[in-house]
Amino acid sequence: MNIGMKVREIGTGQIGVVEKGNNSNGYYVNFGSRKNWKKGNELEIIHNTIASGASNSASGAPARSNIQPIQQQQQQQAIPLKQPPKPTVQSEDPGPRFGNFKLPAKSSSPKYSTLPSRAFFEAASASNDIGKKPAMNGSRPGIPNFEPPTVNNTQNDQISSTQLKPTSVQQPPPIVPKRQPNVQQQPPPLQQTTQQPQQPPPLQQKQPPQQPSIQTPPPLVQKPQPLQKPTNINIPPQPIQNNKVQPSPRNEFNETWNIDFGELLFENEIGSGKYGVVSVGKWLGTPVAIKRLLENNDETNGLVEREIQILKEIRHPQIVQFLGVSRNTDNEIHIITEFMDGGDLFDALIFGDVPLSWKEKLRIALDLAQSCRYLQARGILHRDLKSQNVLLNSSKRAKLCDLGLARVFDDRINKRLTCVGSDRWMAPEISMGENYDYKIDVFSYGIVLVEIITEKIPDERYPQRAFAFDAQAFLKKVPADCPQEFAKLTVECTKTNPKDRPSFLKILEIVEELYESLPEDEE
Ligand SMILES: Nc1ncnc2c1ncn2[C@@H]1O[C@H](COP(=O)(O)OP(=O)(O)OP(=O)(O)O)[C@@H](O)[C@H]1O
Repeated sequence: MNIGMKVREIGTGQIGVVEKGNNSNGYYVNFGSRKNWKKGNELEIIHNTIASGASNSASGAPARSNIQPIQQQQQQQAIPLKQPPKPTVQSEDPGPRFGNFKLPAKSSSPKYSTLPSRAFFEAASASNDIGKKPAMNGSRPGIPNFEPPTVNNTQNDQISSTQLKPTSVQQPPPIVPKRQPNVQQQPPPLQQTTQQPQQPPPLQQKQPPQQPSIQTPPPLVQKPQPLQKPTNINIPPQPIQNNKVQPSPRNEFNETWNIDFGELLFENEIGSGKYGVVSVGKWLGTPVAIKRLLENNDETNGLVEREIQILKEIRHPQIVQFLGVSRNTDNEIHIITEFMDGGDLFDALIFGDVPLSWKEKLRIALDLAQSCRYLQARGILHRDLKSQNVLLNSSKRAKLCDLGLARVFDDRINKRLTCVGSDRWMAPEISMGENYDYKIDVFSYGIVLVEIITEKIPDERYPQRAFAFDAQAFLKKVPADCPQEFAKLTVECTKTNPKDRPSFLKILEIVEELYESLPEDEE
């Protein structure tokens, strides 16, 4: 990389400036000390340049002289209000927006920070209860019409730092399937209806140890299943030794959702997140995405099992279809889902070769609103809505993914880090340790709209401002040709008070009308 080459800044992160530029070899991306890599893309990474201030990039590129050491940046973050606003650098790059990506050596680093920043936790812990996990051992919200508990959030967007202490917390709504089983209506247990002595006992619902006080979704066996056959023909005969049935790893998950590892063919790794590494592969010849979980222990087994109870309930054209679970001989858990061949929205917006048109952007916003509306109707909170969790197909249609998996693991993170989701997309009420409901997903949806409109990584928000979204700063970045209503909706969705945010039903109406009002793109 030559010094003095043309560089375009595309956003700022907790750890530094995100930029892209090009030299004679093509384009590169700098995510500070983080890596970005994608299947099929040739992405050259320059990492740690910010931290070291020296030439330590993968390509031997010298660090840019104006890159600040990370320590200095962190100090600046502690007093963000005194920082001059970063100038928005308009694109000077008329050519392809991103060229030759090169898949770097294997890495399990996520491409972008998804955990709350250190600044947040320092501020949170310094402020008594701020950031404290809300009590979660209460009753569930009414399921048919998902009415979350009252949100005790009286803050407005101008809240001062002296108002940071959260109000008393009611229980947050857990993610639950829409229908509550009526235990009294349950059919009798399997062994009571069968007289076959060699029938193995019914699968035991594995309880994860030390579950947080969030109520878990009802186990499968509690669901009303009046039409179920008295015998479970899916359960293969188990070898009996010493008068005990030997447990098979396959039986830890519902049999229907198990996929024989031998039926899977792995091709390339295409990405990684906090919890696993994703590969594209084939299941019996059909392209699928296979996520190998990084952890495999009793706790994760129980959490995955529980999660599957939710995933298998979900059927929506705009939600990536969960296909099943598999284990290899090392007992590693693999989650198999439908494969989306267009990559994720984050990459399409930040590194896409061809800019998305407003019509395409609104179609994506509409797809996402539809999936969110569905989840809301089912009483399910996604809690980790962000552009990385929106996958595209080759026709630029979007599907929501990572549904619930993050929630399962975030239950564990809850105990440790006191909040869930990804900080830049996270609703203020979660950051503040307050009660929350599905409007947290509306907020995160709004931040995805920010990404769609500005094609930049959303700004970090700060405890000094009660994690409020800076609408004025956003509006300055809105391109002139953006439909006005689209930007307005974004501001509405990102209001600090959840009650001021529209419902997904309303959002759906607005986005649909906007989408319909735009002319079709020319070929
Ligand atoms: N079904 C899929 N089809 C195509 N690509 C996928 C699929 N699932 C995941 N990916 C790719 O793999 C990447 C990593 O996915 P993963 O779910 O592990 O992490 P993440 O959502 O980016 O972050 P995190 O899970 O840490 O919040 C995604 O960003 C996406 O590019």
